[in-house]
Amino acid sequence: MYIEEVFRRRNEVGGSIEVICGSMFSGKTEELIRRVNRARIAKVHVEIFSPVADTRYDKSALVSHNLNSIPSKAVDNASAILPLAAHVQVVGIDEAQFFDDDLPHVVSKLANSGVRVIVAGLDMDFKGRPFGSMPELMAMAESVTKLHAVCVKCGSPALNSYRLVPDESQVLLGEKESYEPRCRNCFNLDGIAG
Ligand SMILES: Nc1ncnc2c1ncn2[C@@H]1O[C@H](COP(=O)(O)OP(=O)(O)O)[C@@H](O)[C@H]1O
Ligand SMILES: Cc1cn([C@H]2C[C@H](O)[C@@H](COP(=O)(O)O)O2)c(=O)[nH]c1=O
Ligand SMILES: [Zn+2]
Repeated sequence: MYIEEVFRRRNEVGGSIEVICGSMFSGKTEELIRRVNRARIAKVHVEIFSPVADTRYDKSALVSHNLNSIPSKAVDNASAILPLAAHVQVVGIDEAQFFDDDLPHVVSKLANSGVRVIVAGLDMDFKGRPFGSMPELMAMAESVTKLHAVCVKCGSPALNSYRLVPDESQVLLGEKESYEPRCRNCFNLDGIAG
């Protein structure tokens, strides 16, 4: 059966878009893994995708900062998700901020054809600017969950990812050596505020 036909038939069931956003270390990947695991327990066919550009741990698994993991597929671009999701009921997407501009179209096509799509990603970059397609995805979603890390400076809820290294490019992969989660006050104290 052609993919278009699969999507047309699946449309009889309601799909949806859930977005999980927040700073680095806020628990986005853990929450995505938790939701996907529940779907698996319910014997639902699930696939998880991440951008091949995010080579932090493993190309065949999502791995959270506390080393929870779940199998996933790394794809070159957003449109590569569609053929791989033809017979899937739940699609998980991690690091959504790194995908190309086609991601909102791909996500809405999946949801309109009956798929439950769970998207996790950074809502803001290291300067506090909206990141990639995340604002559009949040606008389209049935549900948006914003998570917070713990500010490393004061212990308050952290919404920002503070960059510790002198690099101005928007995309710079890294972890604790390069970023720390900070609350609004502690983020602004170091002169980031506009
Ligand atoms: N400052 C912090 N605040 C909250 N969690 C932290 C912090 N530093 C490390 N962690 C760890 O990060 C985990 C969340 O990891 P993960 O789900 O990969 O986050 P995200 O995908 O949002 O970057 C937490 O459960 C905790 O073990
Ligand atoms: C803030 C910020 C982050 N990144 C990179 C750093 C990490 O490799 C990922 C985020 O991973 P997480 O699962 O949310 O912890 O994004 C970046 O490239 N640019 C930024 O501004
Ligand atoms: Zn703080």
